[in-house]
Amino acid sequence: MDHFDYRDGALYAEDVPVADIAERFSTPTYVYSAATLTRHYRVFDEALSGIDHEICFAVKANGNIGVLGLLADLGSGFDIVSVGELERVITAGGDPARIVFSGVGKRVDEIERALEVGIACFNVESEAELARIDAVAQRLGVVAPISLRVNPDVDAQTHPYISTGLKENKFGIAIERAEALYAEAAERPGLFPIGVDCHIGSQLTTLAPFRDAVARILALIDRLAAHGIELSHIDVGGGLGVCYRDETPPTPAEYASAIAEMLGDRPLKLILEPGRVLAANAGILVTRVELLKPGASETDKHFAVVDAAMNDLIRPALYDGWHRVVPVKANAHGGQTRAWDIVGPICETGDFLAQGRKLTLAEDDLLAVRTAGAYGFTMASNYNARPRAAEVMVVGDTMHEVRARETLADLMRGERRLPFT
Ligand SMILES: Cc1ncc(COP(=O)(O)O)c(C=O)c1O
Ligand SMILES: N[C@@H](CCCC[NH3+])C(=O)O
Repeated sequence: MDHFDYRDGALYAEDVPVADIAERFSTPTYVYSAATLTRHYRVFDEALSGIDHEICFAVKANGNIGVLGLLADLGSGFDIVSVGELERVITAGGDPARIVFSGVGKRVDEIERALEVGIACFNVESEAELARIDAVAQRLGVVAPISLRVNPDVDAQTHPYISTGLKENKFGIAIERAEALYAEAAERPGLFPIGVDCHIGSQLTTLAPFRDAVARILALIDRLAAHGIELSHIDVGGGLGVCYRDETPPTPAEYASAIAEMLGDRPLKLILEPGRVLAANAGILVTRVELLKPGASETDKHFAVVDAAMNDLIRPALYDGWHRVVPVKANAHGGQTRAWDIVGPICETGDFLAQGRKLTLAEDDLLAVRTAGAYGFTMASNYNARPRAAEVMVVGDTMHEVRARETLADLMRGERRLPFT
């Protein structure tokens, strides 16, 4: 359930008409619902209420400081992959002691900063990184808490670009190498192995791959314990899918109980790194129809050119992502009913938000692209010298600008022309 609903034919975000948001902040604009984010976080948290757990929201899904602040207030931890995400969480009021740091290429300065603020755990993705974190920690005179991100070699059955748990993927440490590396880590004075981590992919719509991965990781934990290496947490990553079109992913409660059941009575804290399932349906991208290019005959392509583009939302172009596109006010200006391709102004054939959608459209109509709260704004770029969209958070009947639209001056900041004659 989310908080974007129609009242008398007009789309609302909580108690605010989406058309009012477009009028005040122009378009394209991302709109988030505080109530939906809150609800999603609580449902997840309550599903795990019986077990010692920490929800570490994956900042890559939505790094807006307003969004992070709301989640921090709800008690969320965070999964970060860069010092940029770390600073965002700190600025938003997140607790460094509830941050886990993932990613295959952590730089020395990123490790230093994470140690300085005292994060909960580094999820180490390679042998070389183990040595690097040990060296930095020793130099700073501290001990770094670590997990190995183990690659359990399971097929997440998702889009190949967002599958991460196969041997052929760049992520994590092969599970067969893990025992030797834990033994090595335990010997290194700058490291304290406290957990094990995995993340097999994103937008998973069945429980089977999670079960496979967790079973393999638990077997590893038991083998390590037999060799005197006692870990205190298991981090199962993120990856739970959402419904964009007609998918029927497990509910957070089904997912949580499946994992809790597998843990049994082991004295392990459960860490999760959900991103999409918390944020995707808490956001929409609002865009305006610039002009229509209907085909000459019914069977031709019909294009509705809107003011949002692949630089604002790249999922359709990059992963064949399917997003529902709905009118903000049905038949606002009458218009033409066709199977429209909703395309942006960018000079790329892949610049579409949706294809073949039966809608009645006229110039100036507002449209909402649904399920855009995760991997929407965070993947936006300035391609074609387009300023990135504004972001607005609705709380009840109030709209708050949580990020102003970029200006053309923002886009040119720091660049200069050389004095060639
Ligand atoms: C290490 C890690 N953790 C968590 C996530 C969040 O995944 P999702 O948004 O699918 O929950 C990702 C992205 O897939 C990731 O790479
Ligand atoms: N960006 C992806 C998910 C990536 C997950 C990152 N590990 C998407 O939009 O579906």
